Amino acid sequence: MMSKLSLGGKASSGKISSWVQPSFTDFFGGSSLNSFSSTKLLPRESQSKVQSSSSSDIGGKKQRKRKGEAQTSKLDRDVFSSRPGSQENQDEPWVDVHAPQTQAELAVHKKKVEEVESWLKVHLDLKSTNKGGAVLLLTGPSGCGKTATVRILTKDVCCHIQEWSNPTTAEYKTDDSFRDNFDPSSRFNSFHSSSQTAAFQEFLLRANKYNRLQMSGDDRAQERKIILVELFPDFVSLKDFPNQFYRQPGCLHDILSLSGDTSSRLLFPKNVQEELSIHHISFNPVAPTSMLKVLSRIATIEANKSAGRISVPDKAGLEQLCSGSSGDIRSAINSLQFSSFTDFSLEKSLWSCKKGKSSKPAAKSSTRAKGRGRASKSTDVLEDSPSIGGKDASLFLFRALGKILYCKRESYEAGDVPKLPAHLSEHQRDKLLVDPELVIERSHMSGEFFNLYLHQNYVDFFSDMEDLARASEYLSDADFLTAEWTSRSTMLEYGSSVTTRGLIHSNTARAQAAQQSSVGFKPLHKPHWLHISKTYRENYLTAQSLFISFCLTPVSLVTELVPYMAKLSNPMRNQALGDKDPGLLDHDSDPDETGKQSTEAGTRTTVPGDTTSTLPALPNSQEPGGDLPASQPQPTTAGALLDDEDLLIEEYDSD
Ligand SMILES: Nc1ncnc2c1ncn2[C@@H]1O[C@H](COP(=O)(O)OP(=O)(O)OP(=O)(O)O)[C@@H](O)[C@H]1O
Repeated sequence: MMSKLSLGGKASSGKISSWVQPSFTDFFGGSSLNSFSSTKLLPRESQSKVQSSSSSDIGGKKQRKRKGEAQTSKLDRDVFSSRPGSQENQDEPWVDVHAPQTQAELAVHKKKVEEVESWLKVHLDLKSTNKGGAVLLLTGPSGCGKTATVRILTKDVCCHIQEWSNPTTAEYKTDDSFRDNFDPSSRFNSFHSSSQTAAFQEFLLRANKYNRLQMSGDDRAQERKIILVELFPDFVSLKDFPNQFYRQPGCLHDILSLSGDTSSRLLFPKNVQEELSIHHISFNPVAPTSMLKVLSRIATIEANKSAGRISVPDKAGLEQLCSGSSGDIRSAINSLQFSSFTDFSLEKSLWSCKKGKSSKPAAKSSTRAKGRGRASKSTDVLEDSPSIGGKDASLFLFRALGKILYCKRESYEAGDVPKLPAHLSEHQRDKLLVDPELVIERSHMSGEFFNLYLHQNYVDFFSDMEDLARASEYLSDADFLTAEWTSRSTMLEYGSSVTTRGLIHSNTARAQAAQQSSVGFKPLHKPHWLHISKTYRENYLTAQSLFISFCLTPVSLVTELVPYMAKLSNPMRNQALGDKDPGLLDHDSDPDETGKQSTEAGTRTTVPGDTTSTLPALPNSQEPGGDLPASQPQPTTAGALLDDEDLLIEEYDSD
């Protein structure tokens, strides 16, 4: 996310600084009325229309942002608001109840807090001649405490916060601006974006121009305010920021400049940052140790408070929550709360029952039984992470590959061993601890693309030639399954099952748990095919643009015409290339399809060696514009790519 803090020049402020609706307002049926912690000013349109949007988000922050019905009786609540943590708010989201109150409580690195603090000190200095317009850009993943830090720090200096919350697109459907802005000829529904832009602009202008209404008890002595603009929490929640600005960042820059404010990489390119003197502080995900501390504290408090009504997770459970939350403290606290309620615990156990169908429970017991090794720990996390609120259980690519290539097994318990007929005894294997299909699913890449990685790396994991030959047969079978475009979409999953299970089964050296010696560290490599395919595509496109009038098929173009031209005009040079066989490029493929790595990947074999120069360089006499930059292997680019290609992996097998 990026948060933009803008310092308004003048403002009112006051003790009544607790208007922000807590998380889960809708989820908990509005029982969270008394934990407002700061003022949030929405643009007028969104104030009246956000209601419809608020029920869709269960995640903490969004609820807090979309005020919904809470907006209507904000004042009443504010007057009666009490400090979060009181007896009544049992159903309050813990993320609000246990919001940090002091700097020391923040689970954010001290240095970052200090950095923000010193920026604020300079720019909130009432005596300073710099009267407003200063912008602090806070970036970092969602839930790493950016907003919490700002709130704590500004609380100390009694500063008034006005927060932008992006109205949802649906709100504009009834907006008057529909008629004004709708352009039937536009593909981009300009009426949405224009309204968003207008709303944001209006918010900034209002926030800059007008003071907050004075409430009884307000302290007029405070003259500073902060405009907090939550930009994109992450790419999943782009809706938090007017989409229009992604299409036309210049539009945002104009508005920010106009409104006296100033303005990250996409929305705030370096030059804009420099021009508008934006100070940028980048936050890291919350460190596991800090996270664990916070979770333990909350778990202890809540366990005491509930007097046995809820069961908070033990230390191992908390650790798991930490690792499952990827440094997002909001998500971790929410997960803690959900998992502490018995209903959810029940559900969790049901989940594990469901999972029991796969081989995973075996994996769990085995990894746990094996002790506290790093790899076994991470395997644990992997197996358990889909628990409540857990973040994406996706596997890092190298880990997913490791799971297939190291193919861990466990011995059957006596009496449980499946008996194969005598003639099939060579296929007898111990129980597999991985579920190949699940691994592919969690790798979040297409099966074919995953196959491609396996194809590039499997050889190192085999010690027997016959095994290797069998494995390569399985790879070919998988290719064959997906060769027909008419059935490809149906056969893709079967193809990747054949590859993964084929590789695992072929590796007889790893057939029995007892024989599974450590393979040791093996670096994994990116498929060379990617590089070849890229070069081929580039070469083809260039050749096509040069010889478009020949009306040749792509294959003829790059394997016949271009080499022929090269031979014709520069025999000397061509001799040097003589032993490079253009046939190394995949003749049978349609170059248009080679671009679609995910669909074609599995049908390729790794091309050995450097074939980047398989397309002979065209002599200068053949080039209308001089060199053929795109068609030639670029040493620097190739170098960069190759540098990148060595994926160093941590040792997966820690035995
Ligand atoms: N010790 C703590 N440190 C930081 N935040 C905490 C702590 N304990 C609880 N919290 C809560 O965790 C949440 C952190 O979310 P916050 O809004 O600060 O993150 P953010 O980085 O601004 O995220 P986003 O990018 O989604 O806006 C807050 O609701 C905060 O109250």
